[in-house]
Amino acid sequence: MEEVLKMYTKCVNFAAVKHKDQRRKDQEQTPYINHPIGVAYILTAEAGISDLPVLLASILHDTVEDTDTTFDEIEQHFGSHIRKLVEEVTDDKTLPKDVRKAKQIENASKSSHEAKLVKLADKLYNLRDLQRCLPKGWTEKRRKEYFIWAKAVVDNLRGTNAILESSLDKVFRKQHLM
Ligand SMILES: Nc1nc2c(ncn2[C@@H]2O[C@H](COP(=O)(O)OP(=O)(O)O)[C@@H](OP(=O)(O)OP(=O)(O)O)[C@H]2O)c(=O)[nH]1
Repeated sequence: MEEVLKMYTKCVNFAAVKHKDQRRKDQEQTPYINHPIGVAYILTAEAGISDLPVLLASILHDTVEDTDTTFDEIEQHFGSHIRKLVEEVTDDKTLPKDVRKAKQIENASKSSHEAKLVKLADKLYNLRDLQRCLPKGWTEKRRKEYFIWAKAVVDNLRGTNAILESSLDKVFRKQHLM
């Protein structure tokens, strides 16, 4: 137990340092680290997940995509399994946005069970955030398109976790997408 807590705390600290200068796109400019911590909290508090690799991957899921963190660095600190999970949940930001978004839909069903859990919780957090407020610079049209796209990703992740999927469905029903 002590080792698990040590590793989880090391991971939260690592992500907090990496995301330290980043803010969310909401009006309050919430610190970015609230997002990965919130994704991990959805997994533990709502979905009852206590699997350490899943929780570490959820905390680290945006470090490579959005900061200077490398996959080698992730492996050095957290091992090859966590590296693989973070690879699975990382978009290639060098690709054009439409290709990147299409790849998420396409790759969802091919992901490991652990990566699927992170992807579902990540979408749930972002969609709830989108219901709460419109990110800076976004139009209503962009918000609507994001909901439609996210549903396409989630539809390819189904059969992974009933609690997360039912919470996501609640969001989609509110948006009249179901
Ligand atoms: N709802 C919401 N999202 C915010 C906010 N601040 C930052 N984001 C991030 O914006 C991304 C969605 O915006 P997009 O325009 O679709 O994507 P992009 O940033 O990758 O180009 C999500 O990241 P992502 O890693 O691209 O996730 P995903 O969309 O690929 O699942 C989300 O985490 C906020 O205040 N509200």
